[in-house]
Amino acid sequence: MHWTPEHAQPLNQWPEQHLDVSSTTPSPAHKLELPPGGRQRCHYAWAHDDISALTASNLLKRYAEKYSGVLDSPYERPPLGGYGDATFLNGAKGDPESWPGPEPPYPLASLHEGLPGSKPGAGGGSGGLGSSPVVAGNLPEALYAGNACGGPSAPAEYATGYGGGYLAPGYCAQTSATLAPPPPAALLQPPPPPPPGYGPSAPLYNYPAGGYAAQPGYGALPAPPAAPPTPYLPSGLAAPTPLPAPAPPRPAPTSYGFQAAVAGAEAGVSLKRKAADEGAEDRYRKYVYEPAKAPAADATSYPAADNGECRGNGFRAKPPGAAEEASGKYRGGVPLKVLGSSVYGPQLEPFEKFPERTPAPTPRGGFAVPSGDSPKGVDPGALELVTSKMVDCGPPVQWADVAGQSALKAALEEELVWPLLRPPAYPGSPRPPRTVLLFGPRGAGKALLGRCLATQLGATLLRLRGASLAAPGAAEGARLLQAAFAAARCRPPAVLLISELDALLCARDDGASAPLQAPLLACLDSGCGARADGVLVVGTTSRPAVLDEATRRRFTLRFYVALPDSPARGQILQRALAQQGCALSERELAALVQGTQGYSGGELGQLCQQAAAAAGLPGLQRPLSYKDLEAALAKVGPRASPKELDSFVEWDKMYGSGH
Ligand SMILES: Nc1ncnc2c1ncn2[C@@H]1O[C@H](COP(=O)(O)OP(=O)(O)OP(=O)(O)O)[C@@H](O)[C@H]1O
Ligand SMILES: [Mg+2]
Repeated sequence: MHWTPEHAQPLNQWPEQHLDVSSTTPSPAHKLELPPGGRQRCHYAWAHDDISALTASNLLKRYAEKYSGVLDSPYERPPLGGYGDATFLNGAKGDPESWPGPEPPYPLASLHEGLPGSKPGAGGGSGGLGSSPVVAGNLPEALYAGNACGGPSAPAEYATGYGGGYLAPGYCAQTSATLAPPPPAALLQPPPPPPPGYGPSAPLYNYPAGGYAAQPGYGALPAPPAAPPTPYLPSGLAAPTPLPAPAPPRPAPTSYGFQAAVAGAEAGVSLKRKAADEGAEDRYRKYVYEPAKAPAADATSYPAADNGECRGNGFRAKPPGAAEEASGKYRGGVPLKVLGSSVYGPQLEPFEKFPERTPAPTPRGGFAVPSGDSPKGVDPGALELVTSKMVDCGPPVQWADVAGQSALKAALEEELVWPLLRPPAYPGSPRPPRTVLLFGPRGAGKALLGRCLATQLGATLLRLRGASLAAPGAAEGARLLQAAFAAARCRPPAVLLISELDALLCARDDGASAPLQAPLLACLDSGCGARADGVLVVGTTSRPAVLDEATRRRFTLRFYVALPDSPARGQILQRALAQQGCALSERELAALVQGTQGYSGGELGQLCQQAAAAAGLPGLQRPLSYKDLEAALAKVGPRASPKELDSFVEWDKMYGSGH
């Protein structure tokens, strides 16, 4: 049986007449009223189900007249505690004056609203004006749906009287037993203006439509904020709580597969700018560093191509069943804390599964595959040598395999990888960069980034060292250089990584011009010209000042690869030590990170190797200890001097592409 308006008693009778609620926990408001030792027995009309609609509407009319002055005063919701913590929801017993504790407090609706249109006496009222709108807004679904609550749904004219459009179809009266008492008159005020950000068009709730991104269990996510007050209808009834909009499909994780990259590039919005808006951390999360798995191939000499089937350098689609370890050298290991979770440790960069990038087939017209005809006029012997000695067969390197350098990684991706992967938007559209210079201290990770670029582009990686090209003399060096560019052109897409570029350019002691500068510039002009769409040249140097204007200009992009910061050093150390079977305590690791200020990634690796050697590992049966590392610190120090670091910064300011 439902409470309907006629059930309401004259207002002045309410507090003492009709509530038959047994409660042994009176709220403060009622402490004084309870008979000593007795159970609270008071009656409110709505708790019985014998009030007629007529009575209720009379009541409401009188109520409204009597309290209209009060109702117009601005609404001031008392502090939450003001309503005590008992709840009356869904018939739960409690202090009649209390306000539902567990539910977010709702603004009380004014009785003014809906009165002009209210139809007296319509039976089966849907909660009626006197009822606490809270209840109407809060009852579980079953009590809302049609006749599921067992009572007549609000008859049409009744509903119309209350602005029928407000009530959800099938919205029905609430059983009187479940109705909370009308709040004390003084509190019935027009609902407060919706909080900013809420409006007819704005989403009712302020938390992300798709809910919170799932975090892999690091630290408890902050619970979503309590839903803001359900809006009330002019009639004072709670608007049926609209179902939250279905979460939009969650965007697929960025895998830098070909299409994703194109979409990103197509957006035409500078992601860097977006990053600035979204907060750097979020933007760069995908570049997080991953645990070490196996040491990188030696970065200082050509890794001889294994003469068996070169499992590619990992930059082409891995053959089916290729060992997982081929993917990124920092796989496995103890996952690190997640950025943004409250437990994120200061010294460790966040760890997040970086979706494996399997090289996408090169699109026609993008990092395109020109006709594949073998280049004319190239010495076949040199071509054979380059192909066998210069093709890098190391494992692919993902962004997450490079510790730190988030801003640089983002710049490389946005200004180089995506434009190269995206087919030209229209004929004649500007060609993406084909040359990039990475400069910075020795061991800072320039070659590692070059390899990462090849992975991201799904390209064959050919590696040259300036010193190795210059050693056999200008003629031989020039021959090898031309063969390397030719090999790159006939194995597109290809990345030609020329380390120690300065060795090709360094003016000889006798003052003669650099022996290999001319062939290098010629190759850069032709080897990366329009005909060689499938070739990207990455030059690295730790002496950028040696590059003259002519050479500098050949590199469209020039980025400074700085030394790793503390979090990055912590990660590089942790992974290098993990390979030695050594796990330092957080305190020891932090002390080591502190003690290796100014070390490059390469030097950190050397430090760990030195410590292992000094400890007589791997023969020794004990794992590396902090003491071994402390001893090695005396032997392996940072090579880059502060002055040299300053010179990099200056050069970057003058000629760098910035990031
Ligand atoms: N940011 C980094 N994250 C992970 N490993 C790194 C990082 N920087 C350097 N290393 C490691 O240090 C070693 C040297 O790196 P790399 O060869 O890329 O340095 P480089 O700048 O090319 O040095 P050089 O100037 O001598 O050519 C590699 O084993 C590499 O894995
Ligand atoms: Mg290098």
